[in-house]
Amino acid sequence: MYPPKIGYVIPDNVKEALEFLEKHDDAKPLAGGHSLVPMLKLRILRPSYLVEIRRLPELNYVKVEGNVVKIGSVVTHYDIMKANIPLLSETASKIADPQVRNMGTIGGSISHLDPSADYPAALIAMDAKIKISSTRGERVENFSSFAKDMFTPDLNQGELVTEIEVPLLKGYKFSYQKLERRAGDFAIVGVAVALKVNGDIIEDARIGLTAVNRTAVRASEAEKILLSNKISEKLIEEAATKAMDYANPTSDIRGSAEYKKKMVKVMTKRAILTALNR
Ligand SMILES: Cc1cc2nc3c(=O)[nH]c(=O)nc-3n(C[C@H](O)[C@H](O)[C@H](O)COP(=O)(O)OP(=O)(O)OC[C@H]3O[C@@H](n4cnc5c(N)ncnc54)[C@H](O)[C@@H]3O)c2cc1C
Repeated sequence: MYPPKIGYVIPDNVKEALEFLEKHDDAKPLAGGHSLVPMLKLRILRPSYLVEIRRLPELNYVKVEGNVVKIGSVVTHYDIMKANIPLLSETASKIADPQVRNMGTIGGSISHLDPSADYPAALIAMDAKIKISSTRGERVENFSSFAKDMFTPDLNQGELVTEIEVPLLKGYKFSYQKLERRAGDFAIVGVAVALKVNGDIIEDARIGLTAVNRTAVRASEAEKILLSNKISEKLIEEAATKAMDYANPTSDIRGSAEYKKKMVKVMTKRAILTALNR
């Protein structure tokens, strides 16, 4: 099906984009279009205007400031993959295929908030901060509160995600493990892990899960099992088993709920071992 007729606006800068979005409550920002265009074609959404933000240079940057990395919201999955950002670059490399990675943006992905998207596992594990701008100013939210529910970001009409900030987590070991049916598919289970290790003791552990709940979750009790403990096969097995408690998947074309839950254990174990071996 073709999308309905829509007005197309190309603002010169973020200020112009925000002013247009504020004035027109039936306008939607267009980034890479890889989630929005299919929804238009299916007529799930029928905005009167699309406001193209993808080519705004103000939103296209990756910069390190002190202990954090700041990422403009229209940075593509491909550019994130190339930017050597802890955990996020590896995650971006596992999103879909080269076509999607060349067009899709991190801001578009988290504003769409598909429950099976890849970034949320890493963003929740890293306690990412999301900067949201409107004509009224800026606010910053933790990713965990920004991701209110599936397909439901904490965004009002007239607001744009403008920046994603993640800590560098110097000295940590990282891994993102994704289980997919075929290369390029959305995740059946995605597990992001960041570990700080001193000798054979785990000093900090962060585990984020995606695709197994309405939104990404931190497997905090699994993290606690690892904390201040000596690395052993038994310890990793225990933590991975605990991570299953945070999975509440639904059965679908990608597998039964029972299978997905079991795979959380397998993928968590794999993510921890991969990180430790790096
Ligand atoms: C074939 C295919 C396979 C895919 N596989 C995967 C996969 O394996 N893993 C994965 O994670 N994703 C996957 N995706 C989704 C892909 O990552 C999309 O790029 C992403 O979900 C949306 O980003 P976008 O830049 O294309 O956003 P758009 O489609 O342009 O926008 C999506 C939504 O967000 C809004 N929006 C966009 N930018 C902003 C902003 N800065 N502020 C506020 N609102 C904004 C739009 O109005 C729209 O509602 C796949 C997509 C396709 C088509």
